Amino acid sequence: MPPPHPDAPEPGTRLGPHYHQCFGCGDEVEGGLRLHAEVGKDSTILAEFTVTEAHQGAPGLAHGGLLAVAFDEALGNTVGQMLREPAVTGRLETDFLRPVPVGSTLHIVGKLDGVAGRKVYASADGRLNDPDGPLALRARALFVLVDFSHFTTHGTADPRDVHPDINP
Ligand SMILES: CCCCCCCC/C=C\CCCCCCCC(=O)SCCNC(=O)CCNC(=O)[C@H](O)C(C)(C)COP(=O)(O)OP(=O)(O)OC[C@H]1O[C@@H](n2cnc3c(N)ncnc32)[C@H](O)[C@@H]1OP(=O)(O)O
Repeated sequence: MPPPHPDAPEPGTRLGPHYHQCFGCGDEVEGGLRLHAEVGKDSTILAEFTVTEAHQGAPGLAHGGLLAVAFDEALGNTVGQMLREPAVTGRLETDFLRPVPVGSTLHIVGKLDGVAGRKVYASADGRLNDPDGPLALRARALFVLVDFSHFTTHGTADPRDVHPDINP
């Protein structure tokens, strides 16, 4: 495990959206998850996602795919903030351990597990309604470090859209 980047934000730093139209964290997306995150101790990222009626799969319960989005976002944030390099999800594995009801808040803790070349391994736990609440989800991911040109070549991004002022 490499140490966090010297410019990685300090514990307690609240993290704004990395992109205002991001479905996971953006504040301009109707029905988006609007995931709120801050830096925790020991190079973790703490994220909170409150499940609304817009996020249902079965009546009164969160859709599993949307929960996976929350983990993708929290894990991507963990990798990006701690290493200060852009990365994309290569693989995301999610264990759904308990149903997540509408109105509940998922407390997600993301951490880096290792780096091998461009491959970055990260994992996260999600607990119900309290940082010490029952474990509802667990996810592991492989992110791949990319150049900013990934977003301008394959997407429509101006680089300033991809990594704007991430700590407003
Ligand atoms: C100053 C800067 C500060 C920055 C900080 C900013 C703060 C950030 C805050 C917030 C962050 C954002 C949070 C967002 C979160 C959401 C993220 C998403 O949802 S991303 C969208 C979904 N993912 C895609 O669209 C990828 C699509 N796939 C690709 O583009 C390519 O396949 C890519 C880039 C992943 C790999 O392609 P290749 O050609 O570049 O590289 P190859 O050689 O294929 O892979 C590299 C290594 O990775 C392994 N690898 C790749 N994919 C794998 C997989 N699926 N499973 C296992 N290994 C895989 C390969 O086997 C290889 O390993 P070997 O080096 O040979 O050991």
